Amino acid sequence: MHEYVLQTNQLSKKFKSHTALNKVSLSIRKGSIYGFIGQNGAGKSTLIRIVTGLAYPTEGTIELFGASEEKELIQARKRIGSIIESPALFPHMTASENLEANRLLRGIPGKNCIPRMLEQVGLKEVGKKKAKNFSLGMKQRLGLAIALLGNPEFLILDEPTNGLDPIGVIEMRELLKRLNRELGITILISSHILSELHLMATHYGIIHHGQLLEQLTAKEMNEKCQQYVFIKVDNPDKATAIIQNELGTSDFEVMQDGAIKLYSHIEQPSKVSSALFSAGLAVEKFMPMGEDLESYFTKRIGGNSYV
Ligand SMILES: Nc1ncnc2c1ncn2[C@@H]1O[C@H](COP(=O)(O)OP(=O)(O)OP(=O)(O)O)[C@@H](O)[C@H]1O
Repeated sequence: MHEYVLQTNQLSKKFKSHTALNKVSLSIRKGSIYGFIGQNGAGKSTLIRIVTGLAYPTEGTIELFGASEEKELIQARKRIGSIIESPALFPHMTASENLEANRLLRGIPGKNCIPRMLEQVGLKEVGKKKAKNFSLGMKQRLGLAIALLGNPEFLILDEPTNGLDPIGVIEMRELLKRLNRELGITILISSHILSELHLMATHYGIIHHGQLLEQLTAKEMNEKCQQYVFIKVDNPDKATAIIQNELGTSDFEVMQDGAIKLYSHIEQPSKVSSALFSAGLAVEKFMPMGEDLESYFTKRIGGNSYV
């Protein structure tokens, strides 16, 4: 049994002079939910298209369920279900008809799987409603049901929450978590918004300008989201002098508006506040905070904005 569902080895893709993927080596462990995060144009779709056989790499190899030869890869890809870009639906057909049409097109045996697929994605009740009248969230869930035809062991979803409202994002998250938990399906899900992957991903891969910057577990990600004390005072220069001289630390950052993020003394905030009060500073704000995932991502890719 292979520990990894997918491993890419030094995978590169060039479009003329443009390098969309640059020596990407990522590993997706069996049973994980791998959040593949990167800005628009970072190379997520390119990697997904190579894995699903829609594009060829310029260099490097992939290993899918242990298979790496082209012939074996064709077989291995049958164990994948995917949504790439928006799901292709027949608008004038109902959810069941859409599923049946896709089942026939893909030559998957057994019509009786359709009600189970609809139930799995919470569309059992929509009955005769045509797909064109579905909300975006329902369309995405129907796309997911189509991807689940043939009982895949590995689901690959390219930005499945794109355009969904916050409720739709939560519904999709819960659904994917359930598929992972109950059916043991390994999931690769890409997004340009890290918070959409948070509370779902067990592992993360951060891609930027075609390069995989980092792979980390959810636990490591949480640890990296640094804790700090947020301080706003009337005289930031005086405050930083006190922090350095009296608290003996330079582990802080001064923001443009003069607010201070103190990364030490997290466990002793009262020591900090009394030093500031004793120096006669007017403290406007003083609170322990944790860096959120989004700002970690922004910092990691070395920018100010992640969109
Ligand atoms: N067929 C192509 N021809 C030329 N350039 C391409 C092609 N496909 C992708 N690219 C370029 O490769 C880079 C990576 O694109 P890709 O679609 O993989 O990014 P992405 O991370 O999926 O972003 P998005 O979320 O916008 O789809 C981009 O600069 C894109 O313009």
